[in-house]
Amino acid sequence: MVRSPLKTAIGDLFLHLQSFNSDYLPLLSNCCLSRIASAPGKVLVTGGYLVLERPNAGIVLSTNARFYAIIKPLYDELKPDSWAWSWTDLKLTSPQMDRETIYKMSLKHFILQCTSRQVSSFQYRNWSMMYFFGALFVSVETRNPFVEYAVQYAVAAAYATFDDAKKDVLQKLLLQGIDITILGSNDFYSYRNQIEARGLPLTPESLASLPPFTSITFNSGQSNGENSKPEVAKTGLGSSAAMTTAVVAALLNYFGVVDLSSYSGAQHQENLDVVHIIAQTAHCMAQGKIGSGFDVSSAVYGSHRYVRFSPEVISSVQDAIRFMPLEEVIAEVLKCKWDHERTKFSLPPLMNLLLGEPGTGGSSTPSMVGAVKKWQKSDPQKSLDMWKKLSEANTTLEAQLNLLSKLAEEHWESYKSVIYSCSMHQSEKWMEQASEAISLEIVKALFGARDAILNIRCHMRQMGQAAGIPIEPESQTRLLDTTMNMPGVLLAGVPGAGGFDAVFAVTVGDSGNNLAKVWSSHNVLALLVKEDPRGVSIENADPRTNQITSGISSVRIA
Ligand SMILES: Nc1ncnc2c1ncn2[C@@H]1O[C@H](COP(=O)(O)OP(=O)(O)OP(=O)(O)O)[C@@H](O)[C@H]1O
Ligand SMILES: C[C@@](O)(CCOP(=O)(O)O)CC(=O)O
Repeated sequence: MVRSPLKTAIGDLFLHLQSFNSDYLPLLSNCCLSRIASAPGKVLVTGGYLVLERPNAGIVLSTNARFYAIIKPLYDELKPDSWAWSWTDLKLTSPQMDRETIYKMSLKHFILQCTSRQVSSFQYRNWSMMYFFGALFVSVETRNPFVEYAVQYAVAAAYATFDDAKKDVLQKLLLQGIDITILGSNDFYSYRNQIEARGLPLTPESLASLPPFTSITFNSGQSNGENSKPEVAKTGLGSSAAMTTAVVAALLNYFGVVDLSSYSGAQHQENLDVVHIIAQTAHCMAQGKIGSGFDVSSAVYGSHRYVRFSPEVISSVQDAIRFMPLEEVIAEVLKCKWDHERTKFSLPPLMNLLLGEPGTGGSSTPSMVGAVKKWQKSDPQKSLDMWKKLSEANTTLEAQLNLLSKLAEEHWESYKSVIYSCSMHQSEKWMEQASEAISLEIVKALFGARDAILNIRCHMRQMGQAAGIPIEPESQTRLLDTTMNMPGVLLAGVPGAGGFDAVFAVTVGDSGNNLAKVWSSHNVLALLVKEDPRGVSIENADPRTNQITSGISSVRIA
């Protein structure tokens, strides 16, 4: 019997499907799809500097400001001779920075070589070092080491975890090239200049009128030097950690190493841990230092109480990378004992996080950390005493906030009523709002939290003076004192390392709008950012189309 060509084709397909191992499904289905992941920015409320050393804890709140990484194949089809290639192409686009970089990536050692860059003419003026390398145009300042390490380590993680058959499929996927687009929510950056240039008032409404993913303002002058301003005018929400985490998560999903599309269960936690290990390792290598890691941790897991991982995990990678193939190093690091701690933490109910951007262009954290470490070495006894006091104040703030959450759970009606009364008054009038024993307990806990932040601020200022750096500069002290005297403001402080980044406030009830107006009259721009406990996640659509459609649906038809 002669089979028709159609029947033969269907039969072959059937046989192929029968022999098909379901393990390969994620990989193959990924061949046709793009993958989009997002990770949040953070605010370190307590634990700045101390969190660098175990067992000190830091309270980190993640935010609704997110970085997005969109990954897709660069070419629709595999070229017939591509099986023989040992390099593939990578394109990295950052629309907000007007940058596009093309790399060749070695499929053996995962080394990236930049082959071309395009940037806006504006940035040429900001570069201090440019040179020609053969036919390649290379600029030191416009490299993106965070994304480069994220790509190398995510690819190495896939090779390290896959068997030979999966490696073959991965190789084909890689040979289609990788196209990466990076987008950061407006809240990561300062748009003060654009708002002023448009003649708009310095209000959250003006910020909201900017299109999503607006172009970023570059700080003028030399960037990244000692005590200098960072390259871009940022608000301090941890752009590099959110960006690295989003790229790692999108790539690991794209390759089929993890599946982050289900949101619960032990498997999901394991997948998050893999993303954390790769993102944390890539972030440390890109920064050239081992920070505490709270920013990557919150980008992965969302809001929590954090205790750092033992730095030896990363220092062993730094040593091994010199003599071991990357794939083996990553296999080792995945097996290491990562001992970071994360405990559930969120703000008590009816409390809101607010950030105010004072317009000073942000601070460079690494140089501030360096100064504090130098001071610790030069005055070990005094610095130890100071850290002990700071640690106690941090613990008290955490305990008072946890107590408020407990009181809210157990006495909701009283809690709600106290919070709304306090939201309309300055703290000196809060005691008068308590009419019964339980309300008094709630108000006392509010004061406990206020006293703790005042202590934290005092010790942080003293530490800054001792180390010779502006942890809570005078201009920020004046702003924070004014803020804490406003009705309904529970806490205010400089997050993380402090300096000239945006300040934070925790307000109760609806008092946030009032605070935003007062900030505006002091030339401080209230950001639109809010606390959002969600960590890294997979997105179903390009955030640019998402935000446009949600913008359209929110326009009311009269
Ligand atoms: N939209 C973007 N696309 C590509 N790269 C970006 C984008 N936004 C920021 N970056 C890059 O991310 C890096 C941010 O790192 P930097 O060390 O300045 O900040 P950080 O320490 O993470 O900031 P933060 O103070 O927010 O915690 C810079 O190299 C910057 O060029
Ligand atoms: C000073 C430090 O403790 C916090 C830095 O925080 P931020 O990047 O300024 O939010 C450093 C670190 O934890 O890595």
